[in-house]
Amino acid sequence: MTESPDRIYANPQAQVADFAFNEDVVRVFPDMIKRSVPGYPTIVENIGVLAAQFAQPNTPLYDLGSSLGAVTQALRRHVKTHGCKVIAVDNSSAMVDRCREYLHAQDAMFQELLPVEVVEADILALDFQPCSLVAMNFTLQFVPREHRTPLLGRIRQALLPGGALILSEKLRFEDADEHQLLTDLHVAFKRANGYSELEIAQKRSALENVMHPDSLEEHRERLLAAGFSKVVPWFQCLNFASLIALP
Ligand SMILES: C[S@@+](CC[C@H](N)C(=O)[O-])C[C@H]1O[C@@H](n2cnc3c(N)ncnc32)[C@H](O)[C@@H]1O
Ligand SMILES: O=C(O)C(=O)C[C@]1(C(=O)O)C=C[C@@H](O)C=C1
Repeated sequence: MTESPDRIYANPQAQVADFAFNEDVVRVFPDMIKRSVPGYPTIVENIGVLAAQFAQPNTPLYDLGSSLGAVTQALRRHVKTHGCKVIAVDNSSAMVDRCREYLHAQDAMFQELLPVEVVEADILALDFQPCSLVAMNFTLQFVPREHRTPLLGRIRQALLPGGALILSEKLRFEDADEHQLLTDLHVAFKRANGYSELEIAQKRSALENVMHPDSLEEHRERLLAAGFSKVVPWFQCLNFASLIALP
C-alpha cells in the first residue's frame, strides 16, 4: 500500500483550523503518526505481544479509536487464542472506510486471522461486551476530560478477571522543567523526522483545543478511581507512554 508523506502543515495557513481526523489526515496518517509519536512502531507491535498474554478464549478484544487499524493488525498477528475476535471502533467515517480496506487486504494475504468487526461509533456511547482486552492507543487524550473516568469505569466493568486495558497516551509533566525538557526533545524528534519549524508550530496550534494530555499521576489516579486495581507503565519514549491497567 502506498504511503503518502504528511505535508498538511507545510505551507503557511492564515488561520490554522482545529485538528480533525478527516480525509486529508487519513491519506497521510501512517506517515504522520510514525514521524510524530516516538516509539509508535514499538508500541503497536508490542500491544499485540502483551495482548496475547491476556486474551481469553471466546472473548472479544477491543481496539478503541482504531484509526487505520494498526493495533487491530498487531492483535491479529500475535493473538492465537481460540474464538477471539477484534472489535475496532472509531467515530471518523474516513478512518473507518480506509481501515476496512486495509483489513480486507490483510485477510486476502493471511489465512486463519482473528475475525474483525470495524464499527463506526463514538466510544462514549458503546455498550461493551464482556471482554479480555481493551487497547486505547492515543485515543483517550481526544476524549473530553469529564467523560474519561466514566468511560474507563465502563471498560473496567466489561473486563473479565485476568484481562487488561492497554492505554497509550501523550503525557504532560507536573514538574515544569521536566515538561519543558521533554517537550523540547519531542520537537527535536519531529525535526529529525523532517518536519519544519512551521509544520511543528502549525500542528501544535491545530491540536491545542482538541488534544488534552494528562500526567502519569493523573492517569494512575483516574484508573484507580474507575475501579482498576493496578497500573503498570510498560513503555515510555520522551513524552509518550503506555500503561497496563488490571481490573
Ligand atoms: C491518534 S488516533 C489513534 C491511533 C491508532 N489507535 C493507532 O494506533 O494507529 C485517535 C483516533 O481516535 C478516534 N477517536 C477520537 N475520539 C473518539 C471517540 N469519542 N469515539 C471513537 N473514536 C474516537 C479518532 O477518530 C482517531 O482515529
Ligand atoms: O503531539 C503531537 O505533536 C502529535 O502529533 C501527537 C499525535 C497523537 O499523539 O495522536 C497527534 C495527532 C496525530 O494523530 C498524531 C500524533
